[in-house]
Amino acid sequence: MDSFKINGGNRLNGEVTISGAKNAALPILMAGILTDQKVQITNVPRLNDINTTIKLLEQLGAQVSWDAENTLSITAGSIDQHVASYELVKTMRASILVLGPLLAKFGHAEVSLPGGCAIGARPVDLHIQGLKQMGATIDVEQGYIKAKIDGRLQGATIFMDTVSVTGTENLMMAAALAEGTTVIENAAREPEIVDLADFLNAMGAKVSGAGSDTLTIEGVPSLNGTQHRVMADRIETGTFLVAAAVTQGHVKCLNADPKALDAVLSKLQEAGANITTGDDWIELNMTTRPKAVNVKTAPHPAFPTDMQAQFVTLNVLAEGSAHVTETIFENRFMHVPELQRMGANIALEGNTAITTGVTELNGAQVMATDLRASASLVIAGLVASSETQVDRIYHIDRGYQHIEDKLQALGADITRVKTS
Ligand SMILES: CC(=O)N[C@H]1[C@@H](OP(=O)(O)OP(=O)(O)OC[C@H]2O[C@@H](n3ccc(=O)[nH]c3=O)[C@H](O)[C@@H]2O)O[C@H](CO)[C@@H](O)[C@@H]1O
Ligand SMILES: C=C(OP(=O)(O)O)C(=O)O
Repeated sequence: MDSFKINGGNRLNGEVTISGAKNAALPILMAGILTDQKVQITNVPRLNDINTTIKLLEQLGAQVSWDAENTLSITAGSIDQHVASYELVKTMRASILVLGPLLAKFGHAEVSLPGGCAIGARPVDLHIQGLKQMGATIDVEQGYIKAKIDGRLQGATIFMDTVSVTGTENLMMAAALAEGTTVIENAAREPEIVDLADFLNAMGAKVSGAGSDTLTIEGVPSLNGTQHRVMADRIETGTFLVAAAVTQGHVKCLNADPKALDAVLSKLQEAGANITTGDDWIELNMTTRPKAVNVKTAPHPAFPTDMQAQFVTLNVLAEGSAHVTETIFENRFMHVPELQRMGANIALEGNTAITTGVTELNGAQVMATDLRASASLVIAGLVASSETQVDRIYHIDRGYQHIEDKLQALGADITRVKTS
């Protein structure tokens, strides 16, 4: 298991190119299952989660190849298996995204229940419920969701009790090939939903309303191959901007999308950052110690839960006290005890972390527990007074392409230590 060694104290300075979004690429690759023809996806980030997705698609029988560093082609016409095994699903919860496409295309899917993870229980009942409303028969047996339908899924009006990103995506993909019209109410509005809808429409689907809370999908009998460029990763962008802010640095994120980051940019400005944007770049310049900012996570367009841990790190180093409230996942504060070991002053009260800024963190050996918690520890290491070792960085490799190379290029002293 690899670790990062970080010697803190360097101001980040320069330009960083943002990769394609993990959370857009994953559903888009799974949507490739919906057509027999070749789809070619560009701006695919090189991540462990993408490798897991490729493995899953190949196990199903699809042909997958890298045409260039970030360009992936999928031909799913050869799929002859319909099972996503526990072995793969346990390493990547987003494997659940094969359920809708497999069922819609082949009338049959078996997907291991993902179970909980470090950040919460994360049930998938809304995925199952929605597909049942579209006529599927679904049983959960021996840890597997076993779904089938005779003929095509049927369009339905589905109200989602809770806003779910992958739930909305699974149902949208299934509805694309259903007979009749599906309406998804209380749908997720995340930019990744819009990217998936754009991809589906390029394949010949009829999806409207993406980005609003009501999606309408007129089912079509078949979809065609196409090309698509994955949107920029807004969470990677936000992570680099926070890293720049806490090191009082000056960083320009290229290939970034400011429109997808309104809530995060406004909190960074409130913290004292000077931010300028163009169509596809965001520049942050921080000349003072950040001011602490209150944050409350909620579905898009509110503040994203995937940026919560990074803002806890910003606040523990900022001037003043702040409340960070997590409303999406019940256990997403695993970074708090690790940051406390580095000298952070944080009190946890229910789903709120109350921070009182300190002027310095001390390096320590800390453990990454999930993807964004890992990012928050790396950021803390960038400013700590002595060496920080972040263990279990396989979590960070799920979601950040070459993060240490990108940070080094900005002036950080960070190295990967390979351990067996
Ligand atoms: C691959 C991907 O895109 N992952 C993102 C996706 O995860 P994911 O799609 O898994 O998260 P959801 O939006 O589904 O979860 C939101 C909330 O709904 C609950 N819920 C969800 C489904 C369900 O059937 N029943 C239910 O109760 C969850 O437990 C959670 O409390 O959105 C999250 C919330 O923005 C992000 O943190 C993840 O990075
Ligand atoms: C929670 C995340 O991802 P996943 O849903 O894949 O676990 C994330 O990207 O922060």
